[in-house]
Amino acid sequence: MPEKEQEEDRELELNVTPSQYDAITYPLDSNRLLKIIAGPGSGKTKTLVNRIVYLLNEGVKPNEFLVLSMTNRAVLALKNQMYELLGEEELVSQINIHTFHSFSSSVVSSNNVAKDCRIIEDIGWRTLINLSSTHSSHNTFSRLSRSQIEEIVESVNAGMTINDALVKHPGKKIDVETIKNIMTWLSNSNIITYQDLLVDCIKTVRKNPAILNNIKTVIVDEFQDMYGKLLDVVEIVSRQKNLVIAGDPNQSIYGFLGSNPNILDRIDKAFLDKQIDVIHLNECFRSTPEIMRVAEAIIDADTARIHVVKQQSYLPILNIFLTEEEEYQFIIDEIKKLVSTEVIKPIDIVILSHTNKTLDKLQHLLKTNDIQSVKLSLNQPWINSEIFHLVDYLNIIYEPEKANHSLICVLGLIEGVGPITLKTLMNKIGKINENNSNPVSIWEYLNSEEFASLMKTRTKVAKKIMDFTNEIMQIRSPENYSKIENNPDELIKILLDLGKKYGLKRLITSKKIVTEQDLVKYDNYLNQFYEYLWIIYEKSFTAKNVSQASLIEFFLKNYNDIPLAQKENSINLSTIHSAKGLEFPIVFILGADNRIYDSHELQAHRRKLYVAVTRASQLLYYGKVLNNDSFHSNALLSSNMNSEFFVDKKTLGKIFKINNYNDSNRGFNLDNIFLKNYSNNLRRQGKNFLIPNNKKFDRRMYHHKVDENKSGYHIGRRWGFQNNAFKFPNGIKIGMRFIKLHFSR
Ligand SMILES: Nc1ncnc2c1ncn2[C@@H]1O[C@H](COP(=O)(O)OP(=O)(O)OP(=O)(O)O)[C@@H](O)[C@H]1O
Repeated sequence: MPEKEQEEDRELELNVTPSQYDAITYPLDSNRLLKIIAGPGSGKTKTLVNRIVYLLNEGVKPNEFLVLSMTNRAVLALKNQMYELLGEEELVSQINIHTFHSFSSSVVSSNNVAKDCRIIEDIGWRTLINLSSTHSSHNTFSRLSRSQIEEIVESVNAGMTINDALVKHPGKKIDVETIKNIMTWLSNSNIITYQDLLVDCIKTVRKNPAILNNIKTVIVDEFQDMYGKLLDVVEIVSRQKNLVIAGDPNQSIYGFLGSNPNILDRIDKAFLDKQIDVIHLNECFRSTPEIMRVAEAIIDADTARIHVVKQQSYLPILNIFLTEEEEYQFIIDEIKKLVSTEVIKPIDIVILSHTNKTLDKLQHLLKTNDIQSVKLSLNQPWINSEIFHLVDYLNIIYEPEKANHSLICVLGLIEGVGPITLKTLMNKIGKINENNSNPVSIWEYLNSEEFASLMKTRTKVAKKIMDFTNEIMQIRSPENYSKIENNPDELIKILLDLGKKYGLKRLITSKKIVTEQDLVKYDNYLNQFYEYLWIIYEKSFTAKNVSQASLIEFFLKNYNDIPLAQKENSINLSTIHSAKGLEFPIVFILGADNRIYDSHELQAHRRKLYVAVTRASQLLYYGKVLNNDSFHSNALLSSNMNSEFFVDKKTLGKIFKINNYNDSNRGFNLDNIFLKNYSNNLRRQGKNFLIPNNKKFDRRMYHHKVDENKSGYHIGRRWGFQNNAFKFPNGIKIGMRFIKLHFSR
């Protein structure tokens, strides 16, 4: 067969387009860089996955790949698609597919045993900021925000003097001493910031490039979101290695972190030593032509036209509402209508919003209407809540001597232990450690004679702290530890018990106002935490490649790495940022965004809307909410519409079916033809991590089943997917029940 025909044959076999084929088979030379510039839904992820599979077939070994992506979700999507193609879990697990975060952690920790690279979490910052206010000699100083302190710390770590770093925040009365204390505190606690982790990773590879000797090719997904340091990481790890990057400048939405759609120019400058080739993927396999017309109107007409593969369907709907409540009610009614068709499943639907706050409001309302929902976020949502203190307890149980930061965070929850006690503690330990090459940990100090005598006068507080340390010691006794270390049920019982006795309960329930909505939120967080313990348990004990790590150890290493799974019977809620890279048959975009954007912000705003719109494969609802002042709002609305879309009003009417606030019929008319096409077009697997129900997978499907009558939990399949009903074991009441029942007894 002539060569050309053979190639065509392989394209057909792989079911890819000619440009996808070129990208998949791009030469592996170490001096070459391929930029895949891919429109939304053009199969960028599919192409990268197929390239890996192709190269594996060509003899490249699994550990010779380094695949980097921005988010856990993207990493999981790549792994899932690879698993679909290869059907070999063990093989997939040998390929280095990482977020920048997890890659940097592994580089730094495997090359610097002294450094335990735990990244400071939201809740840790909050503790630190509370403490920092008591360090300050100024009584009236206005607090710096988390991101401001983070920025100062990072600037100082990067070599700036504290004074220079503070100049940027003239309104804030924060002194050099306080920043020094925070920095000492961070370093004594072995806690670093994300930026510092990246810097450490760059330094480690620069010093010892041999650690990446086995890597032949580096693949980077979603390059448009790379900002400053991330590009530096890519540059250093891909020296003298084949590099393939894929992304879409129009989908650059992390401007606030420093990413920028002109990243392509920066990439060209960063890799002058490589031969650079570009492949454009311009076919869209995801959205209908009508949805793509809206997308193109948002992003500007002169971007490369995308060829849409799908058949014509419905015009997206632009609904104008008077109030947010009215929009919520419409969405609830419409969801009920969609789901009642039985062809459309709740999991097919996503509601996208600009802010988390609107989603929380809506989620509460959905619940009162008996509609189940899952809020998709980049990380497990409990990580940024008070529930994260359960991880602090776990850290202390696991290795109290290394858990300085966690200890301070949870000691501060105990009644009577205020910032002054903690500050005294930190200062005392700081003094002891001043010239000590073998520093004393907080745990050691808490168990020392000196601490006992220090606390003599403060008997009540001392007793509470000592009760806590004694309890931890008991939990750590070999007999007790062996009962919990590999048992999610026992573990959660212990953690909740600690929370109840030592302040977490008080923290959650004694807020000035605890609304029903708050309780639902904590209910969800706790459920997710527990569910996650089980998922990790499944992975740590079933995945063959995992060493003998205990559940506790494995959980502490991995709690950041698996995003929340979607569920068959729940509709999805997400901020636009978190929905990046996902696709859904039906998308609602919430309209409550009456901000006026300046011209620079407007471009970023448009890119964000472009990402939102292009998540939809079949139906798109675009909302706009007027506020009470209707004269003003009408003006605002039209200025908003004009700035969001370049088109004039007449063209707007051509790309949308526009419903005014007083129109009664605002939804889609779901006739039989539509429903038939809908079913034919459905692609629920792949990106959204649903494992298709086919024979290849049955073999691998794994269900953990405990006696249903007793406890009734099932755990779903690997790679973070979970679909089955989920209940807590007997004896544990969780969530609202957790707060009202477990905590109140
Ligand atoms: N050659 C092809 N033939 C048929 N379907 C394809 C082809 N390539 C990709 N697809 C499908 O198109 C959809 C989008 O693909 P993919 O998720 O890889 O796109 P993407 O470029 O990563 O999207 P985004 O940038 O918006 O995240 C998927 O459902 C995928 O299976």
